[in-house]
Amino acid sequence: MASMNHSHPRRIIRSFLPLDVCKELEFIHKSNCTVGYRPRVFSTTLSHLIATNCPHLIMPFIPLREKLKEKVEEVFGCEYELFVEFTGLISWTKGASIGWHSDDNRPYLRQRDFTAVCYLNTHDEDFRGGIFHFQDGEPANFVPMAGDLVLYTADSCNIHCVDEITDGERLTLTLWFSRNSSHDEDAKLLSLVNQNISDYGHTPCIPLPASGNMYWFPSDPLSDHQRGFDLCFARLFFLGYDIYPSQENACLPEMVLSGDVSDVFTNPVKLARGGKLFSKEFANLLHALQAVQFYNWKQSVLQQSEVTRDTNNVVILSEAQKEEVSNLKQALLSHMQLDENVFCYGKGREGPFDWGCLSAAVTWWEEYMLELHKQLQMHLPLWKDHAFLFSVSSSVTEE
Ligand SMILES: O=C(O)CCC(=O)C(=O)O
Ligand SMILES: [Fe+2]
Repeated sequence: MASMNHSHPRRIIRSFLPLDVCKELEFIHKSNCTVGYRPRVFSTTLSHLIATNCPHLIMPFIPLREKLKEKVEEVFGCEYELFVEFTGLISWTKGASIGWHSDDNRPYLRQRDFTAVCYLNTHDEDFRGGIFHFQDGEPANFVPMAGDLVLYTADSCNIHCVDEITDGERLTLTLWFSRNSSHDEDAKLLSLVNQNISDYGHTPCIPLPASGNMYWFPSDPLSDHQRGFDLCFARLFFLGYDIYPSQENACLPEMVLSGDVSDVFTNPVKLARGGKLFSKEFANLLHALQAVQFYNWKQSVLQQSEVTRDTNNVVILSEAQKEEVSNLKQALLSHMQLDENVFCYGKGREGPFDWGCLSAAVTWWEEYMLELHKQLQMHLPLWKDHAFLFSVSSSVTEE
């Protein structure tokens, strides 16, 4: 059994999370994250998922929060109740780092008692740099691999830092726990879900983009916020997709050139690639990004499976359509300053692109989202009764 270092209360557990769970969280992050709280950091909080009409996407987190809380209670022998103070996916890109600190080192962070960091991807495979260090005690260094968990007290017994990321995108699921019930995240999340559910007119499971500046990645956060790029476009472009404006958006390139990208964000779009057009219309850019990231997540499964790979919804772009795609892309690229370094490392490990698989992924995405939506509907009444988010086995809720 791993021993516990009492002067530096901490525990490292390798392979705590299954790899498929890491991949699922990566999908959620890469299709929903916003610009984070520090330069070159992106984050996906549960309240953000709820606010963008994706409350169902909090479902995969529920059993994980429970499992992590139990582990923290066990490792630190807690004989009092703990509350989750914060749950979020956090990714760091080239240039991000953090110096020596403890996690409760600000007056507004004093309520934090324990930290749990689950690493969702792997040093050297998905990113370079980003090694974790404790200032005193053992282990002094920790090289993250997907599935690993690090637990420590949030106080000055565990001063730590993280080396600068030199390549790629380093992704974690980070939770803080508090003994103070007034910092319980569940109560806030529940009230947000209630608010979201009572907002009529939103189609379930179709993401609603937040305001554009939440996706704006400044090239140099310290000087000039004008220069930078939009995260959602950037992810689509880096993955090799183009955007085809749907018919009513014919004047989009002019709007973009005049500095207004918000309509490209919130209006329907189609995806194009290599001279072909996928005829399914997505409600907005985030919707398209979710489908594309879902395809990336499930790609290897889809390639090996017997699912019907319908290619009827793929058409060759006419010369006029090609020009529309290219005009919009030119306008967007001149509006943005894309930083090639941000997402590229580790890219190219995906298999070859296949329209039939993308099409199958879109159908699967819909089923996946509807299933989570159903789960949420089943859990909500119980959550409201207990003012607490917990998982219930489906055999219980189906009775
Ligand atoms: O991602 C990590 O390894 C730790 C990050 C950290 O120290 C923090 O967010 O406070
Ligand atoms: Fe920290």
